[in-house]
Amino acid sequence: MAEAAPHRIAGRRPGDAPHDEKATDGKPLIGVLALQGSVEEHIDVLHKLGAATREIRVKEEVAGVDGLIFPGGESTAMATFHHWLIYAQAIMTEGDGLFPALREAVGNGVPAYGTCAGLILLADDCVGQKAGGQALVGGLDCTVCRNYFGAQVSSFELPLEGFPDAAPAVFIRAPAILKRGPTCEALASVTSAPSRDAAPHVEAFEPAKKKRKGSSSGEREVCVAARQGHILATSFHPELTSDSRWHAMFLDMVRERKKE
Ligand SMILES: NC(=O)CC[C@H](N)C(=O)O
Repeated sequence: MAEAAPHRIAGRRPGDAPHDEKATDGKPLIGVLALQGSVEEHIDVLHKLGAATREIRVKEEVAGVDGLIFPGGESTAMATFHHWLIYAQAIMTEGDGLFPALREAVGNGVPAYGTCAGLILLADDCVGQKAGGQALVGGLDCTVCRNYFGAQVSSFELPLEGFPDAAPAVFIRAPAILKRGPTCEALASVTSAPSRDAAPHVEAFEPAKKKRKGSSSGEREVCVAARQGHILATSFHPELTSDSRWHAMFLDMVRERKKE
């Protein structure tokens, strides 16, 4: 089996000295959860928009960041893999304190932006979890459905509804937001039929009468981007496109909080 690229996987142990991030020169310092997934792509966009970044793999690295990015990738892997692969210990992310530290930061109002798997991690509730359940960070008052749009082969680009002039958004085994709490605001949606696996979950949340009129295939309009105060999340991956407006929105949230 080919070795995974080192930047995709944690390479240090708890207690190692934190990354030497370059002098931030007054730039906001954004922590990017760097266990797996589209880590570099997020870092590139953030640098283009004038932010400094710190890769986060252990709990010590969470302290002192101005914002947090939860990248797309595989939420179940992020919640469990890194200890098995790197430290060869049967300790979960939960057990080493990384997820509790992230939970505390988000709970204390540190702005957070999650894409795809990152949306799943930031959701308070998730249906279609892997067998046995999976750890979430939470904070966003919503229920997401994992793999709403189906398997990897069902990955696609689609224009967003409700978000002006948006470039087509990239969906890769993406979740959808089935239910939102009163302060969780929908920012964009798409119209699509749920995957076969997702359909039973969807029926439970959205009775058949909510199906889009005239649709024979069970198409529905589903929420794919939401914001609740300091938390922003999208089902899709702007970090894989040239549309940096979502990251710009997130950095505005970060700068607002820094002013407080
Ligand atoms: N592109 C993605 O981030 C896919 C998310 C993946 N389906 C998960 O459950 O984590």
